[in-house]
Order: sequence, then C-alpha cells, then structure tokens
Amino acid sequence: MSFNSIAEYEASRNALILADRALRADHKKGQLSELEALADKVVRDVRAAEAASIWSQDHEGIPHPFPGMEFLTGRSIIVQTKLFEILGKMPKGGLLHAHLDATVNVSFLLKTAMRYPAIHVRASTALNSTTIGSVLPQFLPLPQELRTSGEIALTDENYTPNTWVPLAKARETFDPKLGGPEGFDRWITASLTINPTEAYVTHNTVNKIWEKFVSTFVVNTPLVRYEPIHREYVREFILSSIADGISYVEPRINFLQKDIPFIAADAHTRIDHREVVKSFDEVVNNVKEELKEQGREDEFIGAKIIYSTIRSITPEGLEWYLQDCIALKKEFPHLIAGFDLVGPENVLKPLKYYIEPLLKFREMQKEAGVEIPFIFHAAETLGDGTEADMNLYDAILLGTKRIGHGFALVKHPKLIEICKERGIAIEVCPISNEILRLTSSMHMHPLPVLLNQGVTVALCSDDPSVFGSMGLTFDYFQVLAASEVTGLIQLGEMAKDSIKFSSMDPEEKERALAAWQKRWDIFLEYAATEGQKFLAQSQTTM
Ligand SMILES: O=c1[nH]cnc2c1ncn2[C@@H]1O[C@H](CO)[C@@H](O)[C@H]1O
Repeated sequence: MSFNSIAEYEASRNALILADRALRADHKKGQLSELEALADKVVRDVRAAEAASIWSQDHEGIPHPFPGMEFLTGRSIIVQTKLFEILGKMPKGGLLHAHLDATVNVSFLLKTAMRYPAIHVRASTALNSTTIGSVLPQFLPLPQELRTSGEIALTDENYTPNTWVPLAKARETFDPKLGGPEGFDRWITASLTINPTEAYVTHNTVNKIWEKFVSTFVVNTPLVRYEPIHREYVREFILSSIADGISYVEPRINFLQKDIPFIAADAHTRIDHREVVKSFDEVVNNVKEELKEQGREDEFIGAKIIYSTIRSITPEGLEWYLQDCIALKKEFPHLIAGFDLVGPENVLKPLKYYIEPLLKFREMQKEAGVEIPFIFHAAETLGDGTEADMNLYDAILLGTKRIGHGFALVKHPKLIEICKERGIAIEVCPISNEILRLTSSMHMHPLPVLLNQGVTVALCSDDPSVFGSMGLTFDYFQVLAASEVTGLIQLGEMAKDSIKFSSMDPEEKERALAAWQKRWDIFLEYAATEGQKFLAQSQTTM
C-alpha cells in the first residue's frame, strides 16, 4: 500500500476504522437520534473525565486504581463515580442468569432471619480472636421442641462446640471484644461473601476460590430454604431488581429435594418443589399487583424460573429431576422456562456424563405434551479441550437455547458461527468471572470479542450477594469502564437483547420492549442533563 500524502493516509485510516467499527452492534443500529448521540457523547465524556480524576489518584488501601480493575478492590471507588450513578438509572431489561439463593444482600437475609425464633446458629468451637477467622457459622431452623435458650454465648470459653443458640440471642451475646453484635454481623457476612484478600491472595486460583464460593452456599442454604424466609427473599430479590431498573427476572432455582429440601415454617415438615414454585408465583403476582396499584406496572413484566439441579448427581438421579421438572411445567407452564445443571464445571460431571437421560428428555416432554428448552451452563472455565470446555459441544448439540457463561466460547470459531446462526445468546457474567478468577480484570474478559464478532450477549450478575454486586449496575459499569469504544448505545442494545432472548412469550416481549423503549428515552434525557451538569462542575473545580 502506498499513500501520496498524509491526507490520503488519514482518509484510508478513517475508512478502515469505520469499516471495522461498523461490525459492532451499536453501529449496526444505524443513525442515532439527536438525543441518543448526545447522551452517548456525554457519558463518554464523563467516563474520560473520571478516568483522569478519581481513577488516576491513589485511594487509601488502593494504591493503583484503574477503571475495570478487580471489582472487590475497586468497588469503593466505583460507587463514588458519576458514571455509576447514571448507570443506576438505566433501564436494564431482563436478568437472565442469576442463582436465586445468591441474589439478595446479606444484611437483608440476616435481618430477616433474626425475626424467626426457629433460626439457630452454632459453631464447631468457641469463637475467639484466633478461631473467628476460620470457623464458619452453621444455621438451622429448629422445631419448637428442639429450641434452646442459648444461655452460653458462642464467644464464651465455656461454649460447648456445636450447641445451638437462637440467632437473635447469639448476636446479642457476642463478645464485645470481638465487636459485639456488629462483630457477629461481620462474622456472618464474611462467611456469605468473598473478600478481596480471598479472591486476589489466599484463594487466587479458579478451583481454590470455588471452594470458598461453595462454602457460602453451604452456610446460607438452611436460611434460604426455610419457607417463610424464602418467600421474603424472593420478594426482596424482585423488588431490589426493579429498583435497579430490571424489569424481568429469570433466576435459576437449585432444586435438590432429595438432598437439600425446603423446610416449612414449623421447621420440621419438608416442602416439595411444587409448593416452592407456587409460593414464587404468589410473590411475583403480589408484586405485580402492588405496582399496578401504584401505576408502575411497566417497571416489572414478570419472572420465570430455570429449573436447575447440580452436576454431581448420578444419571439415574437426574431422571427423577427431569420428571419433576416436567410435572412442574405441566402445572406452572407460565413459570418453568428451562432446565439446567449447575455447580463448578471444572470439578463436577460434564454434560456428556448425563447424555442418556438428557437425550431422553425430549421424548419425555413429547409424551407429557410440554416443551422445556435446555439453558445450559457451559465452559465457565479457562480450559481448552477440558471437559468443562467440551461442555460447549454437548450444550449446542442438545439444542441449548442460551449458554450460561460460555467463557471459553471465543476459542471455538465453528461454535461462534453456530451461536450466531441459531441465535444462541450468551449469558455473560463479567464480575462473577473476574472474582472466580477466570480473568484478572475487565480488560482481559472475552466479552468485547463476543460482542464485536456479532454474538448476542445478555449481561448478567450470577451471584450478586456473594460478590457484593447487587443488581446489574455494577456489571454494566465494568463493561463501560474497560473500553474506549463501547458506549451507552451498546449497553442499550444488550438490555434490549436481554428481553428479546428471554423466555417471555411473544406478547410479553412486545410489552417489555415497548416499556423499555419509553424508559430508555427518559433515561437518555436524564443521562445527558445529569452528565452535562457534572462536566460543567468538574470544569470549574479543576
Ligand atoms: O457461576 C456459577 N456456575 C455454576 N454453578 C453456579 C454458579 N454460581 C452458583 N452456582 C451453583 O448454584 C448453586 C446455588 O444455587 C450452588 O450449587 C452453586 O454451586
């Protein structure tokens, strides 16, 4: 290639950039309206201004911050930014990948649990400054006859290991030397969340951090599976999602009747899956009604459930769950959206292990006259050719409707092609992937590769209660933070795709999209005005 002048070179350069950018989803959208263009530009300017201000200073305990850095370290800076405030108001469409039992912040769960006298807590040894860092709380709802008065505190040296103490009492009597009731809260919170030292120092590999991650579920399960708490939990999940601009949720519920059942208010009777789904339905309908009374029905279109169980069961065991899923679909056709297998892919069984029952599932559905798509987790891994990576082939052959994570998908050109052809959207969970050590920062996350290759992406939060990333604002923030090119318009396209690729039926989708568009236009006005105000102020203070 030769150029006769700098001007000619510049022209070719601009043309090449345009041709490349034209393949991105936000450019494919076509000509932007005046308002879209303005809001997009203002948000870019806010991002640039904050990259040069708040992100370029050292913060206490965070010596070298940068936008898109490790979430758990950068979080305290993120929440101070204007960009975060603006994104908080963005209408986000649907949340298509979240494990229900990890969606509500820990303080809500603890406060709620405190109101139920059945809930008790114990520890394997008396807590003191040496043991508190490694001993986990164990919760259990106890039936009336087994409840204790809890005279001896968990922190008393005379505490008999593994003796149950009523939750409220355990908090009240927690040794002031360990922080008293607030110290108790910190102990519980630490057991239900991942902290920066764990993620980035002591547990800094995928398999190690998963050990800590799984332990948070072991701790919270007896609370979340206690029916009265579960009901409040589901309601809070929906309300807090709505407050974050999410108008539809499609959580995965981990159904494990055989091993870890739900327990009724009497803390004794087991509750079957049917009751769990029924109660979910009631909560959803109550929220809908309340919003309607307030004239806010456009803010929440509804919720569905992806039936999940864990990839550690046997193929024979799986058949029971497949039958169970079909029975639930027959009774609650509007609620059961799909079927999935969850748990750490690197260590548990691959999809291939279950191929017999999974292939049979189609026939079983036909007989029952229902349709339940697979919506599989696949390739949440750094592997290339490992079982977890190979799950992609099975997920696609089995006709998965979307792919959960698909972190390794970018290594598979043929599979990318298929996902594009068949409209298989990828549920990408950037903060989850970073904390669970698949990437060290947003800059190394494959999300832009997928987006720019034309693969449909729905941005998701996965397990926000464990990560401290409630809602979707944090995830959208991290996406914007790590690019000079990706802007508001791209985020809007992802939000719309989260509606289009959801399991809502066509009329619901239409309603959701129309409601989203209305709110989006209002949001653009807000983003432009608010951003401009901020930029003008930062100019005068500089
Ligand atoms: O990112 C994930 N990938 C796979 N499984 C997960 C992920 N997050 C949570 N779980 C699994 O879901 C169950 C709780 O509902 C837990 O078993 C947990 O291992």
